[in-house]
Amino acid sequence: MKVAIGTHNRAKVKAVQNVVNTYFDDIEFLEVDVPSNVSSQPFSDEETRQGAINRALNTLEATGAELNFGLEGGVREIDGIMYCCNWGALALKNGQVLTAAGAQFMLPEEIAKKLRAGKELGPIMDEYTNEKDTRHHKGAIGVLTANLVDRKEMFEHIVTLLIGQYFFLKKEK
Ligand SMILES: O=P(O)(O)OP(=O)(O)OP(=O)(O)OC[C@H]1O[C@@H](n2cnc3c(O)ncnc32)[C@H](O)[C@@H]1O
Ligand SMILES: [Mg+2]
Repeated sequence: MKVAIGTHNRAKVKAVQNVVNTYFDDIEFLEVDVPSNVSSQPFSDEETRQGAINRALNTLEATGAELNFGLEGGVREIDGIMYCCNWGALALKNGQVLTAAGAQFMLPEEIAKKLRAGKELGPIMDEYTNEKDTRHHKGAIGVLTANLVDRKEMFEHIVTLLIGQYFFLKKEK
C-alpha cells in the first residue's frame, strides 16, 4: 500500500512512518513537497486546519496514494496569550478527508511579540535556542516543555488519531 506525506520536515515524516509502520505491513512511503495554500505561518486554528487539509489533498493529487497525510503547525491567540496549535488531515483515495488536532501549548510573550511582528516560529525558535533547524527535531514544543514532548511525538499522536478514525470509518461501512 502506498502512503504519502506532503512535506520533507523530518519530525512530520518520522511521525507518519512510525505510526503507519505500527498498524500496517508492506508500506511504500512517498514524501512530496506540496503547498499548504495558507500563510507560511498560520495564525488561527481555522487556518492551520485548512493548511493540513490542503496539504493532504495536494499530496493525494501528486501521488494517488491510498493514505495521504498533511500536517500543519500554527499559532493562535486567546486572552492575549499565544499558543502553538497543530492539525493533521488524512485524504483517502476517494477524496474523503479526516481531520484531527493535536497539542496546544503556551508561547512566551517575547516569542509572541516576534510572531505578531510577522516572523515565523521556526526561525524564532532557532534564534531563541541558538540552534539550527529545531523545527525538524525537538520543535518549539520540545524547547518549551523541557524536552518532555518533542515535535515528532506530538505529531505521532495526531497521526494515531487520524488512523484510528480511518479504522472506525472502515468498520462502519
Ligand atoms: O516543511 P514544512 O512541512 O512546512 O514544516 P514546518 O516546520 O515549516 O512546519 P509548518 O509549516 O507546519 O509550521 C508553520 C510555522 O510554524 C513553525 N513551527 C510550527 N511548530 C513548530 C515547532 O514545534 N517548532 C518550531 N517551529 C514550529 C514552522 O517552522 C513554520 O515556521
Ligand atoms: Mg512550513
